[in-house]
Amino acid sequence: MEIAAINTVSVAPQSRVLSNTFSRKLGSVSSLSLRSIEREYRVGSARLRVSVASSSSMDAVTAEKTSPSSFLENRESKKVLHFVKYHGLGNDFILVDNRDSSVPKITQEQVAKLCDRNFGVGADGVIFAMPGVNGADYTMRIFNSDGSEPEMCGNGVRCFARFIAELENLQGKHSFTMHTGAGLIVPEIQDDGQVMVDMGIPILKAQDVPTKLPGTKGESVVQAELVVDGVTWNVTCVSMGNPHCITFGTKGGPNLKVDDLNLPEIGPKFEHHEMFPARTNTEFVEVLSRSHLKMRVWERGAGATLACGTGACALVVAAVLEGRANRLRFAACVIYMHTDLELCIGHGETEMHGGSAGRTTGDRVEAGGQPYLHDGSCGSCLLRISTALSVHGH
Ligand SMILES: N[C@H](CCC[C@H](N)C(=O)O)C(=O)O
Repeated sequence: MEIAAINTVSVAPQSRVLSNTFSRKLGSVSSLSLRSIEREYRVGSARLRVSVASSSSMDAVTAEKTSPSSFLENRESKKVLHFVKYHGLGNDFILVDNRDSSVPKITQEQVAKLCDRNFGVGADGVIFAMPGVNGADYTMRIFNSDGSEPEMCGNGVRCFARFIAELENLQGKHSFTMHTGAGLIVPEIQDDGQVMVDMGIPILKAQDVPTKLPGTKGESVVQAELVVDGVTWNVTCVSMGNPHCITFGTKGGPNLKVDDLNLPEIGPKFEHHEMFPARTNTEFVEVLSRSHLKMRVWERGAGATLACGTGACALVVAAVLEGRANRLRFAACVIYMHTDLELCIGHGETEMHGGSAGRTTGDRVEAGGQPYLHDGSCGSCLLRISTALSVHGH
């Protein structure tokens, strides 16, 4: 099933009578008295859903539907999936209000199509805000852009928090509990709108990451050797609820220069390596100083992303374990991803904060690939969209 750009174009009252030109593209037409009708049509490569509402009969045109129904219609006739796009440092997600059901509104296959940056909306994943379980206020389920479901997502949690604040019209400082695949998470929305998340205690036991690599520091995998395409890398493995493989370079090699990496080539070879039975996220790290690290990430199920919250936490833990960064609580490590992200390593737990979470409303995506209307406080998202579309209205 092909998913073209599915947009909703409400035909405003003053333009109810569609032009002949428009009608010609729609195939055979007939004039009808219309009450309120919604149809989906193919216009060029895009599919348009035209909803024409009228309280009285009028001359207008409609046509036989010319394209197979979209997945949105298969679910419930004519139900439009409303969404809001958020990003955390450019790690972008489609957020869906699913608080009325414990069943996601779309399937994993449809998630993958929706995340496609050419034939869908485009995102690193889809996040569903669902009813809480076991006493939690909410449940977060997240699906990567390949449709796989990870246990946890740090930037996703920050976007989720801002989404809930919008849905519940929360003002000022707030926190709430959310059930995730990695357990209970309590995001804190600060007065300035930033979101701080205690990401919990990292998991180091090899079999719990999980990795088949043998422990090198007790049961922890620290600076172990991993052969990828005949090259031996030194890696440290950490789980933040989801698996991460962190490398600062090859065995005996120079300090890694992450800008020189061919990520699309090397990333999948780590992701699908036999030593990672659940696949893995991989962080390639360049040490600038004991408090400044530079990272590029190849995510499990999503590929190269601009940022990764759990990845940032995992790499700071790895840097401390390898003696490359300070452990002191307030010697925060600033990770250069797309924008700075500051992490504090406390006595075991990892806190993450910083980096704005921006939003773009999906129900206002305009027809024909016109720009997202953007209330952008989110520079990086603005930057990315502006390279693909001319951005206006922000
Ligand atoms: N971007 C996310 C990580 C998603 C991890 C996902 N790719 C997986 O399969 O674990 C973050 O900010 O933590």
